[in-house]
Amino acid sequence: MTHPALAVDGVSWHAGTVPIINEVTLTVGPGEFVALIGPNGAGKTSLFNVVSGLRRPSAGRVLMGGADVTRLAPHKRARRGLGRTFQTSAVFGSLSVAENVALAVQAARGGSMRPWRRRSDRQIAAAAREVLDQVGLGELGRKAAGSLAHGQKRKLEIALLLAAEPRMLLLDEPMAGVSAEDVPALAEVVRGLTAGGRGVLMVEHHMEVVLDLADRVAVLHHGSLLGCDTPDAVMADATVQRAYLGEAL
Ligand SMILES: Nc1ncnc2c1ncn2[C@@H]1O[C@H](COP(=O)(O)OP(=O)(O)OP(=O)(O)O)[C@@H](O)[C@H]1O
Repeated sequence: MTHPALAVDGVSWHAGTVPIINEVTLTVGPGEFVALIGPNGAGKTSLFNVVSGLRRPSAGRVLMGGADVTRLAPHKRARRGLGRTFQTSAVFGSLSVAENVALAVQAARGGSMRPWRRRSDRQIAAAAREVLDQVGLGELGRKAAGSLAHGQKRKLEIALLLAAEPRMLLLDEPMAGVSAEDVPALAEVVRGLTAGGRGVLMVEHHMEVVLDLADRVAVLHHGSLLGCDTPDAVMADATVQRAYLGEAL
């Protein structure tokens, strides 16, 4: 039996006594692209925090590949293949694009205390090149990361994530702040992230991108999941339209 890349099983989270996430159940299959949408304050970031381990749920479980990770710290979930982007950038501006990715590769794999798991500089550079090609930055390896345009910087952030070879990715508004003309190219990179069976869960306000990329769309409203279905079915759902799409489109 193939387990979902990610399963959120009856998860609730309270901030103090205030309920923020209410019994959310959601799966992302291997190679599946699920978008998580909902109005501001619906609880999307809070749910990401529970999934990535920054918050401990008050009820429910989080599973990766069938294994219960609910009690694991964020870095242990990362080691098991969970990657997450944040809205703030983690790029070293004064280093080159390739150096940034090489550092990420080294941190993920080369930094092991066990010598037989260490990688040579050449292997690290090759892995970094491969990742840069995947995100379409293959030609820009020597450029200072700080001089990249916003859309390119977003690609670099994705490259930094891919350096750790994640099995499951949480993307937090990958299109935020990207100019309209750069959106299609970045969307293509994001679309490619499910290659090799990787699961993707993406929060994104850009509805065109959501409807274009997602296999399924999960709708969160006041901390509860209104539904999770194909983009067409979600767009046609009257409750969803009243709760969210009517306001947003
Ligand atoms: N640590 C906290 N303590 C108290 N309230 C919190 C805490 N974290 C989040 N909240 C509240 O929980 C609700 C959901 O917030 P969250 O940031 O998860 O929503 P969101 O869907 O990501 O919103 P946005 O689209 O604006 O980023 C908000 O009302 C927020 O004020």
